[in-house]
Amino acid sequence: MDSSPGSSASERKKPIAIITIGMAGAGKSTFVQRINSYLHSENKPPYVVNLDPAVAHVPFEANIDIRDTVNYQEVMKQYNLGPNGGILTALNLFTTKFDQVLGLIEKRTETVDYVILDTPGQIEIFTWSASGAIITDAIASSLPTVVAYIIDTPRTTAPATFMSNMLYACRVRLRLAILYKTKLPFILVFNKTDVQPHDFALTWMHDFEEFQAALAAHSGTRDAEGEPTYMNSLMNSMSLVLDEFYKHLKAVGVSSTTGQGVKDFFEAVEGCREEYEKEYLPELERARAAREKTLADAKADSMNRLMKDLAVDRAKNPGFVAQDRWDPEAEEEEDDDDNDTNVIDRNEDHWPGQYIDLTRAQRHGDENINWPRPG
Ligand SMILES: Nc1nc2c(ncn2[C@@H]2O[C@H](COP(=O)(O)OP(=O)(O)OP(=O)(O)O)[C@@H](O)[C@H]2O)c(=O)[nH]1
Repeated sequence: MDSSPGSSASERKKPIAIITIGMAGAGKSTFVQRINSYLHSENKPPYVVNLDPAVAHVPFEANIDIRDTVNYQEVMKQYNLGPNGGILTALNLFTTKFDQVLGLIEKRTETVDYVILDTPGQIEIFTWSASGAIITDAIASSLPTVVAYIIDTPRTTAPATFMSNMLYACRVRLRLAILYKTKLPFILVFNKTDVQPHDFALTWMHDFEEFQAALAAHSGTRDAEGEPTYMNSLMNSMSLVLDEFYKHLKAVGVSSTTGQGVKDFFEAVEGCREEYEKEYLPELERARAAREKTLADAKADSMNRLMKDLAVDRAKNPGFVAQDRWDPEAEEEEDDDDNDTNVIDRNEDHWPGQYIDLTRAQRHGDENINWPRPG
């Protein structure tokens, strides 16, 4: 929290949102737990949102937990889905309530410095779904936002796995760039550095020739005649593509187990705030203004056409015009859609601190919800 002398509520920086993504097993949840406890120790407790409906145990205290709103098991049953379809549908359903999540976060902007979002373990469910895009867009439109891409460092020491992981990160970044026409700040977090330091990765990222040498030293890169294999040539070309990707990236090494490197991570996050404000925000505002103009033009156009049609109709049917009056008696009662499940902020709930142990059987009356079906 900014408690520097002279700082006032109006000068206070907005909290920064950290969206954590990563391959299953990379250590995402452990990382979120680590940064959460680090921020608590710094007296800056974050606001945490768990977006993984299928996680059995959340090792950190989430302020908002998707599992309180959507029962993933129930969704699988109702829609006759397997685990991945269930997670995706649960996320889709939750996304329809995301305005409430934003409202709850908004209420905390004066008191928190960081909002942390943990995403489903299956990375593609978040990164390639419409829901993931809507959630990212909604957050990034309201707060400075950074994507933390968690990498399992011990499992990327072979040049081929390193490259495939980097390519995946590059694809995720490109996907976000295509969606928003500009790139959200992105941090590569090399996790598990207690087991495997990440220096090799930094060297490979910054020195193309070192990576080529590592590739050449790796078995399977030459065929029986000593010629480079297809795989070798492919990886060489790919590494040229990645070179451009690395230029705009921040990379840090972290051990979520020991806490080593967490401070560096937050320094990178602060650097991303600047990047967001200088690069992302102006683009976002330009895109928003363009979208609003297109919408306003379309609205004005359809209104003009409607008025013209009405004028023609009325000119043709003067008798109808005399009867066409507003009847207050005929006014229908408005639909009350507030009976629906609401997103809860656990801090405002009346069973503080007990949620981690709760079996997911205890919900807030969502057992009888009939979620809308497509079509
Ligand atoms: N040595 C070491 N192990 C870690 C570290 N971070 C996570 N792990 C271990 O890696 C495994 C996976 O960690 P999780 O936090 O469950 O990983 P995840 O990416 O959330 O996995 P999903 O739940 O499948 O999404 C666990 O056994 C963790 O204890 C670390 O920094 N060092």
